[in-house]
Amino acid sequence: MENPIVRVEHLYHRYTSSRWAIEDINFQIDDAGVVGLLGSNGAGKSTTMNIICGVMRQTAGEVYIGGINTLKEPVKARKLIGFLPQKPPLYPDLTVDEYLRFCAEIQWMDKKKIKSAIAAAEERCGITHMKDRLLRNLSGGYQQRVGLAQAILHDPKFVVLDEPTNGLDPNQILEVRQLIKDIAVDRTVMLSTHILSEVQATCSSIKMIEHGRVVFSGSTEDFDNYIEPNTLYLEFDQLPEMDELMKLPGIKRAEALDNHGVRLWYDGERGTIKQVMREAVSRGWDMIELRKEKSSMEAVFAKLSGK
Ligand SMILES: Nc1ncnc2c1ncn2[C@@H]1O[C@H](COP(=O)(O)OP(=O)(O)OP(=O)(O)O)[C@@H](O)[C@H]1O
Repeated sequence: MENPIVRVEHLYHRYTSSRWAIEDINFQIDDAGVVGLLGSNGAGKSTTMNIICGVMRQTAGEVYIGGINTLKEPVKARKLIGFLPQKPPLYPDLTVDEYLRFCAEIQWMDKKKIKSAIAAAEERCGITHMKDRLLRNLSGGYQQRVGLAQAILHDPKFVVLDEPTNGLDPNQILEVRQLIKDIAVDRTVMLSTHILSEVQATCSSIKMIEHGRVVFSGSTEDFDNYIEPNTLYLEFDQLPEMDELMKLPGIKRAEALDNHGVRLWYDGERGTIKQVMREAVSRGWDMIELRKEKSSMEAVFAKLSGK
């Protein structure tokens, strides 16, 4: 069987204090696409990413990139990884071209391939027309594009982006998100964020870390469905009396949303939903819709992070 793109085994890290910053992190990624590393501030996202990318050495545990152990064969492993750290080291007095050439050289790229690799990365990131500009004269959005270009310069199979839209304005955020999705068509991108809308807009799967431990690993859809919803949405041609709805067994609260729609808080039992339908028929209510509402991502995040 082919090696997974990333395998993290029993990863621990402790800075100077006795507290673990991350504790027994385990996961594996096999597919292309965008994986979101989600967690509150201080949860351990940057620590995990820095170790995976070989920027920091773990206290214990192993990381394998394409089957290569990052401690035993760091140079070989690094060639498979592209990394955009939270604060990318951009040199303001270099042009885009000069900077990317510098990055190619420190990534041990084959000298003969550098020129075409820079042109390809610039094209992919939409910065070809900026190639002779000094980095200091670029907007935040374009600087981030340059950061992404250096991360994909050597055509790595795995790209790690630490809070890639941090500090950008709303338009730049949309552009950078689209670029990340484009990049992830033929490789795996892992991005860290504590912004839920970012995950929803960009990621196909999620790993959530809280207090240094993985508390969720699954698809974005599984994350959405993690909490069994406790509200129903009902629509009527003509609303029944709220009192009547409130008195139904298993219903805890009722709220009219407009002239036709009602939200009911229920006890989570399937029997309660069936009973609501039976009552609607027997009492002659003109119900035209009944559905379970999804829990919000915020609710799932709050539950998983214990907040
Ligand atoms: N250089 C450091 N020295 C000591 N403790 C650190 C250091 N860097 C991080 N920590 C601690 O390690 C824990 C995990 O931090 P980390 O930066 O990995 O979290 P994060 O999820 O990336 O947070 P953020 O979203 O704020 O960047 C936190 O308790 C943090 O205070």
